[in-house]
Amino acid sequence: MISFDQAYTHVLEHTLELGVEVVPLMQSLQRVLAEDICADRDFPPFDRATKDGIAINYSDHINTDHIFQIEGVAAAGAPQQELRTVGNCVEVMTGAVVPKNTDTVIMYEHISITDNVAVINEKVTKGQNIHYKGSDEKAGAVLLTKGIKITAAEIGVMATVGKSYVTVKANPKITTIATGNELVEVDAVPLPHQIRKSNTITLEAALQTRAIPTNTLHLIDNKEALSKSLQTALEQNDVLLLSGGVSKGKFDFIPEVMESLGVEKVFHRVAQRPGKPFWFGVHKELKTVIFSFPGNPVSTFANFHVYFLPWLHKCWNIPVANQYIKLSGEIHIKPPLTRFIQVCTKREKGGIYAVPISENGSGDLLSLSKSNGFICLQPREKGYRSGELVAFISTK
Ligand SMILES: Nc1nc2c(c(=O)[nH]1)N[C@H]1C(S)=C(S)[C@@H](COP(=O)(O)OP(=O)(O)OC[C@H]3O[C@@H](n4cnc5c(N)ncnc54)[C@H](O)[C@@H]3O)O[C@H]1N2
Ligand code: MOO
Ligand SMILES: [Mg+2]
Repeated sequence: MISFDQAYTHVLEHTLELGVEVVPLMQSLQRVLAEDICADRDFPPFDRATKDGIAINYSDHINTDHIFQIEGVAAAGAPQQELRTVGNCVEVMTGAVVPKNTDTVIMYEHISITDNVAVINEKVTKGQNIHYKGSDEKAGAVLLTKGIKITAAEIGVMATVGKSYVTVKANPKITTIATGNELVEVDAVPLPHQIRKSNTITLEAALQTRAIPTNTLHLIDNKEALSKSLQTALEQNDVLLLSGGVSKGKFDFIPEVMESLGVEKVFHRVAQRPGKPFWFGVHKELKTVIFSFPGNPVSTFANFHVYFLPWLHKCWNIPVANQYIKLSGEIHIKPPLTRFIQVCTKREKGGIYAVPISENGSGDLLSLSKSNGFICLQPREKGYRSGELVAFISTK
């Protein structure tokens, strides 16, 4: 059995070259940007009125006793207008191009209009209420740098520069595989000795949250059937995420079948709880990476977050965001197992605290909805103090 640190290092040593792909803008949400996005023009692209009101030439303001004949109306979406007569003004709407020969905008609330003549009632500053061309960014400036995660805000930035297609890091082809004779479909009524399969659905959901599509399979505990289906799955995927069949039981065939199919075992069993019987391997020829998680639901879920997500981030070349939060009480983690403890975080004056939730072991899948992550506690002789900083792995 190897330590958690060794297992983690091994997993990160077996990343895949995933390349890039071009997708329609909306499908780039939650993906990793693989190109720099530049301004296609100045931002804003013209001197833009920021208030509804009138546009004047400031020098006229001094000379005309604050009274301006209205010459026209400039709406947003109309080409730039021109102030033709010295001493006049143009009504201007927010988002419109500031008319030629004007340099100052006064909002309606600060003027009164009678018979097409505007009188200014407030102090005016030259250049007010104008969002100047290129004042946010100049054409050609890098607005988004490759390697970032695309969220709604970045979608907006790309939309405004006309990127209807975006280059993103490619997703791996993944199949999630549930194993076990006891498992039935979500819409089935289980017999007393059966359960509905939840692990692979949870994995699919966790992947979908990150905009990663998956296929899913259910395989029974039969060596021949496993062998046949896994051979195809190895050929057709970059990654297999399995759950179940890796412990000491009479029907835990996965390690044996994988090795018979030419998958090289990198390790089996890690000094950790939950998730100890984790089996990890690679098929070098087919370039498939296999995460075979122990079947207990909390084990599958913990190992997905602890190992698979950092592995994926490394494939995409983006850093894993490690977060450290404070322990809310004392805990003693005796050697030799590293512990992943489900917690709920709470924000208090001194920072964010990890409060362990009440749960009933790694088979208690209901507990997963009561926590928002795991803290990772390495084994040590000395107890962990209340307030001590510990690594937090978010699951929500
Ligand atoms: N003699 C030993 N027994 C066990 C050990 C051990 O070290 N020695 N380790 C225990 C630990 S820790 C875990 S975790 C489990 C891992 O078991 P397997 O990976 O072999 O998984 P299964 O036996 O197939 O199932 C275990 C458990 O999980 C349920 N399960 C499986 N798949 C799903 C699914 N898709 N959705 C919901 N629940 C699932 C399954 O019904 C079992 O209850 O082994 C311990 N035993
Ligand atoms: O890994 Mo097991 O999850 O300790 O039950
Ligand atoms: Mg088992």
